[in-house]
Amino acid sequence: MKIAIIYHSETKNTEKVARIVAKGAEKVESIETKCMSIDNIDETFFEESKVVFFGTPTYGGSYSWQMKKWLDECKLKLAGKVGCVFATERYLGGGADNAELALISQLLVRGMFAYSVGASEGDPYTHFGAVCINDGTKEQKERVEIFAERVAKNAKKLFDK
Ligand SMILES: Cc1cc2nc3c(=O)[nH]c(=O)nc-3n(C[C@H](O)[C@H](O)[C@H](O)COP(=O)(O)O)c2cc1C
Repeated sequence: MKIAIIYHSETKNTEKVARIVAKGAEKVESIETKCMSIDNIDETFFEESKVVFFGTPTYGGSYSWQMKKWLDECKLKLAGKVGCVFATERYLGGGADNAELALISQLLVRGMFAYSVGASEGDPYTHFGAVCINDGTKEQKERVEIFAERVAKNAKKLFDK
């Protein structure tokens, strides 16, 4: 099962977190991932993906305008896929949670099934998605990996019948 990881990143924090998402998801057997910057999308891989992670830096307490522009102009079919999010921020309380919720709103509008595992599997809780300050402390990186692994495991249950 394929999982696409799409991110916007200017100074590589979000890109580095995207690679941790890939590592976590690939812990689940038969999961294939691809990290793609919004500037360089493999459309075939995207179309074949059941799950799409979207990663964004926090800009002004929301998601980046570049990610918004990409989504607004995106002609790819998002509907019917599971959509998950992660965000980086510079400061604790810098608005990454809000960036994730705003991003999730857009995914819902496009007909995606928004998913975050949430608190359903205990600690670590990922209420709206994974969050890292810059490219993440050791603990934050571990949480990203667990988040992605849990998403992949549950998506497999959903799609691999
Ligand atoms: C225009 C702009 C606005 C930003 N606004 C916030 C903010 O509201 N809160 C915050 O914590 N960090 C803010 N930052 C910092 C970035 O979210 C943070 O450095 C992020 O990890 C950058 O991701 P990147 O390296 O993938 O580009 C802002 C950065 C820029 C360039």
